[in-house]
Amino acid sequence: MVDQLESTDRAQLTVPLLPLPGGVVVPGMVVTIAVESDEAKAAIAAAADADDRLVLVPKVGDRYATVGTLAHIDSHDRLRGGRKGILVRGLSRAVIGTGATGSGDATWVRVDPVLDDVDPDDVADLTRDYRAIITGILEHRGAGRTLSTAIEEITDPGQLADTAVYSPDVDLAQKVEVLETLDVTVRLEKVTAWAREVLAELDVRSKIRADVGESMEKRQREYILREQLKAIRTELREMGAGPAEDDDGQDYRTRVAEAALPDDVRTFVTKEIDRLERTSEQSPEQSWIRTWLDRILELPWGERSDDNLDLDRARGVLDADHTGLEEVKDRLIEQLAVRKLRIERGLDAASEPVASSSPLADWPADTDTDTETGPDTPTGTPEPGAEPTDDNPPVGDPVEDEQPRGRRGSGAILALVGPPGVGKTSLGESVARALGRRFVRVALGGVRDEAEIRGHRRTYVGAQPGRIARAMTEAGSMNPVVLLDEIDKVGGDYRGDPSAALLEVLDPAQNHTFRDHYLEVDLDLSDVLFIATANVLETIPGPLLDRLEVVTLDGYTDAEKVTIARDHLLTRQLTNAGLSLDEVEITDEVLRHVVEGWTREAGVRQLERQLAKLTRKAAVRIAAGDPAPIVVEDPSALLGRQKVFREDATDRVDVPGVATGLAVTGVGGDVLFVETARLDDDGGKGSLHLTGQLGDVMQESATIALSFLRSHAEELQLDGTALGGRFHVHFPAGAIPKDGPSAGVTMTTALASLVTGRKVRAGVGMTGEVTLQGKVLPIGGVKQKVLAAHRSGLDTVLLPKRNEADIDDVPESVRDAMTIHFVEDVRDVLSLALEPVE
Ligand SMILES: Nc1ncnc2c1ncn2[C@@H]1O[C@H](COP(=O)(O)OP(=O)(O)OP(=O)(O)O)[C@@H](O)[C@H]1O
Repeated sequence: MVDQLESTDRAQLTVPLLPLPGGVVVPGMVVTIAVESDEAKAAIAAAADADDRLVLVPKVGDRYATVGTLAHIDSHDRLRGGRKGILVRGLSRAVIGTGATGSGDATWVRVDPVLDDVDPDDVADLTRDYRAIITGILEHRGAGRTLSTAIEEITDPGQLADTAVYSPDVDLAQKVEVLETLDVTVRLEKVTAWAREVLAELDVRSKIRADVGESMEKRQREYILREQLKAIRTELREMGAGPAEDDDGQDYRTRVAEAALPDDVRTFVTKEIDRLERTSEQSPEQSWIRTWLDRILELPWGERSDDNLDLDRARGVLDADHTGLEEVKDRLIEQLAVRKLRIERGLDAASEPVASSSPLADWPADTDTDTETGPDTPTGTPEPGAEPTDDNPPVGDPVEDEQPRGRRGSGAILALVGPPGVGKTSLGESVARALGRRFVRVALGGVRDEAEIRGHRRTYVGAQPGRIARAMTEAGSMNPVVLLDEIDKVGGDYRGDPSAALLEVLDPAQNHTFRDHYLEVDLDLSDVLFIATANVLETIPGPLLDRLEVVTLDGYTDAEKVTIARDHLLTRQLTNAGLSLDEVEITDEVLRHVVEGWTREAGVRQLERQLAKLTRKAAVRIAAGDPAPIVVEDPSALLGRQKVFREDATDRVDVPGVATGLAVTGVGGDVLFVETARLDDDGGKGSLHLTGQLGDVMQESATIALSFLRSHAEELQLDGTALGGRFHVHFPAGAIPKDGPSAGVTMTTALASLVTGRKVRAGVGMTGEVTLQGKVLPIGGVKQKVLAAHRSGLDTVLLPKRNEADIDDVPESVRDAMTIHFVEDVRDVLSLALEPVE
């Protein structure tokens, strides 16, 4: 192998080897090397026998580089301190070959000199990049022009790459790599990559330095300016000239002067501005006070919209927005009429300026609830957080008080109660529109904390005003329509009772001085038109319910839904889908099919969603080139398979032991199937196993049902032995908690059906509470239940006799379509509901 090399490479030389432990010499480099070790001395002495040439081989760790630099000793020097040195010039790279023998003690090696071999044009891009990067680095380093000019002047690509060994960013191992990389292109690529990293890092560093520098500078400048400002102010004060205030404070003073604040609020706010100016800028209190001032000034003080009390117009707006709901609209119009009359007769002071102080001093205030708002305080605002004290006694007798309570006591608060999607929220919006007032909605669902309503005290971290005050800000006027949504879903816990705060909000005797804990000033809410909504009455806290005038919205019949869809929902959804009204054709009959086959609800929310889907699909078709109008004949083509099958109700009762009950759930009326089974004989005791998440009252009514049947077995001609077994009673939709006594008749019927083997007639739904004697007592939610029965395809309904009057609420079309029996005794239920003995 060695022989072969010798024969092919004539230029092979044998030269002494000088190890270089700390550096790399590249071709073209001229450098002085100190000669200290014996090895070096021997190598230099031996070089005389090789035309003053030797090979410099760098050493990294224990390893010698595989490539060295063939160098020529230009002169022998004496270095400082008398040491010997040589001045060498790098000639070329040399691949180190095998050891050889030679003169003196030196190590002789065979080397293959290698010259760079590249066409500069082939690496033009690389060289340009590398130059640019290096120039960038040198600029960052603040190196003088000379260095970059020197780099510019190197035209040979290999040499250019070799300059890397001069760089402080390249370590010894990398320098050796430069030397060992014989291929110029590869060498250039390597050094470019390294340099690029260095440049990127320098860029980031300098950006950070610049940013830091800037903010430091700004802070210093600010500090100096502030100090100067202080000095100027002091000087001015000493000269007796203004202004002495902080600019900030001045700014707030201007805003306060411009805002229509009630007098007491103004006094209080001014005090706070004084405090702001006294507070040191470093203190966190500054920002608290500022935030507080901003919140106060954001409130729409003195802003009110003029009521439009034209009743015909109002009715027109309500009618335009909502189909049907005549009774509810009548009630709303009545309220507006009362309001109008009171104003016309001067009983209300709607036209007087809104101020929370003076005019109220004449009225006795009612302080029977636990609030901090004492009687009106014409002399200014009580200290923040003042509790009611004995010096602050209630005036007048709250119970006997026959005086009008508030200034604008315009009657009770309307509460719209009904299942989801029947239009409660949108009615509220309509009322606002009819009156020409702003509208805001306050969602109360899940509010557990009094502070949510009334705000946190200012000392509390992250404190903010409560929802009522925020709603006023949002409304931008002091007389908006505020919809208190889901008032049945507020609950109290250890954090206080939100309903107590709501009581105060809704009480005309108190709400002209509603005090938010955060704001600490009185807010006059007496001009606000509050409307509450709820899904169910039962969970509205009692005292709150007392203040409400309940109007129920029980849901719609299928025919009503079709009209609503036609008049409102379809138009809206077509517009949403970017279609014009004539681009989709759908008959009432098909709409009805959608209602029946794809929705199951008391309201129209699912219906609206289905219509949205339908119009979207139609829009896709039109966009894809189908000719308009799209005629909808079979909704399943657009909505997918039918989801709701109403024959359900008749199928389910096809075996003895199952009866159909009517119930009111959170989503409106619904039918429930009571299933019963006899498990085993329990020795004549007659016991019950109940499933389906039944509440206490429901469990008791199951016991009553069984006891009634057992105690009247003989009279009812029931098999007494069969009744002595263990029964399982289940209410399907097992995951939904249910309670209430109104399933009494249904359970009695199901059990009677089971023990007699007589099936319950298909199409019969029932509701009513049962006593141990078998009396049927009245229940609630008649309209919702009858509508649900109708919706589910039942044709006969059994209701308690004492609910007879409620049936008037049910639309005539539904009444006509169904047979309704009123029953006083559960025996009548059994004879009407059970099929005859086979
Ligand atoms: N009688 C109606 N006429 C026209 N549109 C109606 C009618 N009833 C309901 N809608 C529409 O149905 C949608 C749902 O109504 P809304 O959101 O007001 O229901 P809600 O009773 O407030 O329900 P929730 O209790 O869930 O808040 C709204 O788009 C509303 O405009």
